[in-house]
Amino acid sequence: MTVDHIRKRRTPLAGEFPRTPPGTVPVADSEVTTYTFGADVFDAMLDSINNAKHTILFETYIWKADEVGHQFKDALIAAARRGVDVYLIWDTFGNLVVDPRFYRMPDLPTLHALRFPLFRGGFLTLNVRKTGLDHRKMLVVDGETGYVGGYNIGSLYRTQWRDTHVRVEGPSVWELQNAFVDFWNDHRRSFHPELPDTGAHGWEPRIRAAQNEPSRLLFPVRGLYLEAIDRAESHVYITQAYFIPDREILATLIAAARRGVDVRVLIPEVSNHVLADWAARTYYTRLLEAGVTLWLFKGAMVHAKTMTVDGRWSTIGTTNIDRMSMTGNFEVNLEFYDDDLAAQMERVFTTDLTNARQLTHEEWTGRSRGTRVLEYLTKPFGPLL
Ligand SMILES: O=P(O)(O)OC[C@H](O)CO
Repeated sequence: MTVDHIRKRRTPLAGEFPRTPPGTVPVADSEVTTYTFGADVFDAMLDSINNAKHTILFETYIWKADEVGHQFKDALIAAARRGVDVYLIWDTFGNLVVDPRFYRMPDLPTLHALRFPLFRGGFLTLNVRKTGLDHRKMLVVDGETGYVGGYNIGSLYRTQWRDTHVRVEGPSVWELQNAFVDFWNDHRRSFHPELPDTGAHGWEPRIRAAQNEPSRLLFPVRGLYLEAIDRAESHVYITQAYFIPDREILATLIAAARRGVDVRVLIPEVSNHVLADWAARTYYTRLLEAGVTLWLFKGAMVHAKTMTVDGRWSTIGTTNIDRMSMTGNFEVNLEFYDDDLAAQMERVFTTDLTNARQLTHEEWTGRSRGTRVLEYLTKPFGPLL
């Protein structure tokens, strides 16, 4: 946690960047909309909250006490006051710098709030099941509309960061609802009501949620990434805020590039995590030598956690390609096996590349001695981040 705190100290660039408008495609029996601009997704989420009829499930890693944070808080409380059952979860660690008074909620029978604790019993005995942050960001309204992706809640993210969220409308919302219910029922306090666990009404393989759950020693999102890269025969487009691949993900990416797959990784040129940026650089030589291309997003932070493969398969979620997300935190990703959604994700990627510069092997090998020393010093932190 200390390392995580240190690495989040830098204020990233917050400039203009090209936008892909929200795009909706049908996937199985649901409608899937991708969002790549904060104002679009926040407005849609607030609209869903304001029109909720019976249930709201809201979960976030960061919830800032700023204008956007207050808009969400006010809308959620207003929904509870008009009789909607509202369930809230936010992470303690993600909000350590926020005034705790912001999280005081009115005492309403319809409002149920769970602050995910910093320490849980067993933490000091290094019980892995008791570790991990709630790094998830999702919203489910009336079991009919669900959102998940990289967006935390805050004004900074409304216009200044490039991120990706997805909205699902239709039967596959069950995937996100079930993820919330599992988490709530596992971590609720004795005074919280239990949420009904319905089981899946149908089994739809084209949209599936994967949840990383340290409390159950389950980290399937990592498996999703490894499996999809291993299957690739044409192209792999990855967009990540913090890109610190572990041994297997690195090896799988390198193997794909070596067999001729066009592997592109888009990351911020300058992120808000100085240590993460430097740790990521220690992998560049091996990736570039294998033929993976690295694209640096200019002028603004890109915070998305997505990958699309071969025009067939995509994932959008909360999981970074770093150790903390892949094998440390609570996370949720949706995987989509659908050509139209993959085409939409490729359109987003193509637009993003117009605001990125390629880091060439020549530029990388010509970097200064000072840079190399810093990389050497940062290398031990990579597996911790
Ligand atoms: O942990 P993430 O991926 O939600 O990113 C959080 C940002 O770094 C906030 O500073």
